[in-house]
Amino acid sequence: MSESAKQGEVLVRAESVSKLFSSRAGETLAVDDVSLDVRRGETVGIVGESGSGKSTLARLIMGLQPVTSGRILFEGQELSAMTGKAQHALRGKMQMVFQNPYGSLLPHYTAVGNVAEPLRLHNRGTRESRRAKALELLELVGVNPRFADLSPRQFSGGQQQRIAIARALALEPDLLVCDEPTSSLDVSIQAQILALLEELRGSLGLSCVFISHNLAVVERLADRVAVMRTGKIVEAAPTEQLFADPQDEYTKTLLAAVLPVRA
Ligand SMILES: Nc1ncnc2c1ncn2[C@@H]1O[C@H](COP(=O)(O)OP(=O)(O)OP(=O)(O)O)[C@@H](O)[C@H]1O
Repeated sequence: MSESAKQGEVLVRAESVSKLFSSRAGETLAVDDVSLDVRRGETVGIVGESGSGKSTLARLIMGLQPVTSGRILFEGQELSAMTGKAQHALRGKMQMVFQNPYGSLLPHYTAVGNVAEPLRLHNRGTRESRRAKALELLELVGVNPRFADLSPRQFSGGQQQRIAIARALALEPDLLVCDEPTSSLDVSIQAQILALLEELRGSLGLSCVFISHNLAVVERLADRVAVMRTGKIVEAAPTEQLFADPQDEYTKTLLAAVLPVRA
C-alpha cells in the first residue's frame, strides 16, 4: 500500500479495555472500558487530572502491562495473542518517551550508546553502523554529536529528553507514546521540546499518543483529544471542536481552568 493510502488507517485500537489493580489496600479500576483509535499520522492527546488513568492506558497500549479485559490491536493484530518473538518485533514499532528523561536513560552508557542500544537489542546493523545512525539521530534532535560520548548526567534535562527522544526514534517506530514528556522541564525548555516533537511528527509521519494534564500543550500538538476521568474517556473529539464546543461538564471545567492562561 502507498504511504498516502496508509495515512488515516487505524494503527492502534483499544477495544473496551479495562485495567483493575488489586492490592492489600483494595482494588482500583484504573482504566474502565476505554475504546480509542489512533490513526496513522495522527496525534491523539489524552488529558485528565492526576490519577485519571492516562499512564495506565499508555502502558496498556504499549503492551507493557496486560489488560484485565478488552483488547489492544496493533495493525489489526491482538498484542496479547502474539508469540514472544512477534511481540519483540512489534515493540520496535511502538516507543515511549517518559516524563523523567534521566530515569529513562541508561546511566552507565554514553549518550550515543543509549541511542544505539535499541538497535543492538533488535540486531540491527553492525556496531559501526549503529553508532553512525545514533549520531545522525542525535543531530536530528538537536544534540551536538561532539558531546555524544558524554554520559547522560552531564547533560541538562532538556538535552536528556532530546537523547531519550532520539533513542525512541532509533527503530523508526510507527507510534510514539509521550507520557508528560515536558512536565519535568523548565518552561522555556518545555516549548523547545514540544517544537521538536511537532517537527519530528511532521517530518517522520509518526502517529503519537500525547499524554498531558496540560490542555494548552495538547491543544498545540493533538489532532484529536480524549478527556479521561476516573478511568473513563468522558469525551473525545477533534481538538478544535473540543476546545470550541465541549460537551461534557468535566471537559468544560478543565477548559475553564486553562482559558485565562490561553488568553
Ligand atoms: N501498579 C499499580 N498498582 C496499583 N494501583 C495503580 C498502579 N498503577 C496505577 N495505579 C492506580 O491507578 C490509578 C490511575 O493511575 P495512572 O498513573 O494511570 O493515572 P494518571 O492519570 O496517569 O496520573 P498521573 O498524571 O498522576 O500520572 C491511580 O489511582 C493509581 O493509584
